Amino acid sequence: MKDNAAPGGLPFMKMHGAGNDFVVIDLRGRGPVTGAVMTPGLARAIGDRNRGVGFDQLAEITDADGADFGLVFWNSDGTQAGACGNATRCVADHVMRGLGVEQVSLVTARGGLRAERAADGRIWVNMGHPQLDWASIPLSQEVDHLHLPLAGDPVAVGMGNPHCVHFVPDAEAVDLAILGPQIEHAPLFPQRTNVEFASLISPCRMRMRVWERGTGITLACGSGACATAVAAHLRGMIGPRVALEVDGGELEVDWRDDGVWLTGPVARVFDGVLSADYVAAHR
Ligand SMILES: N[C@@H](CCC[C@H](N)C(=O)O)C(=O)O
Repeated sequence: MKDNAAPGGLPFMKMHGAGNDFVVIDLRGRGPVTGAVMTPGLARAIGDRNRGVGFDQLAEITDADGADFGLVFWNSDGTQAGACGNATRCVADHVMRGLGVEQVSLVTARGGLRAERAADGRIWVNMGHPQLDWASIPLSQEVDHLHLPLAGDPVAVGMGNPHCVHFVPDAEAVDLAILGPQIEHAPLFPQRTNVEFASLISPCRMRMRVWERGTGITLACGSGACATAVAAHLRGMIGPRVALEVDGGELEVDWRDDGVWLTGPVARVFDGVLSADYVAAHR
């Protein structure tokens, strides 16, 4: 493990997509299996906004067989996430710039994905098909995922990670800090869940707020935006394409035949190096 850290420390980039912020560690060149250097303890330490760098998710870029790169995601509580749409968009931008291309293929825990740069500079990622059967979301028992037996009649959707989407008249009025952790840990979700509250503004625009599993309240969530769009479409509230107003900006989702496409802004904020001592102390 120690061999993977640069002798002088571990370089990283700080990026964000609509305010969903990430520490990104580029480990390409080390091979697909030996690429990951993170441990739950080190992820928690880096994620600490006072004693570390702070992030909503940490993304490790690895080599991948049959794709341009691989991605591993960590939450700030030290758990891993199977999907992260906004980090995927940020990393795709970084990799495309480095390779001098306008589209890339990648592999995550949920399989192969594709990303591309739009003419306006935003980054689209195809997040794949949503998981709509109870076992693969996953739920702990066979129930109608479109009408969960929970307060508020929410919808469960998997996007490589679980989401519990609530439609409410006014998302601003929801006490996310109280409801988020209660729903995240509801027994119906054996792997816990991300939690969204969304209100309809028009048939092609929604307001969404999110409590992320393993992180808490965040300014945006790409997979959450996808899950909300899928849930709203299946409930007959919107068409297949929708803009979502989130606390940190705007995301757009388009559910096409080949998967759920997500786009929005990305930014590289600064580059830094974690000292070798800090890394060694928290592994
Ligand atoms: N910010 C992400 C999703 C984060 C993953 C989540 N906390 C989990 O544990 O599933 C996104 O943009 O999709």
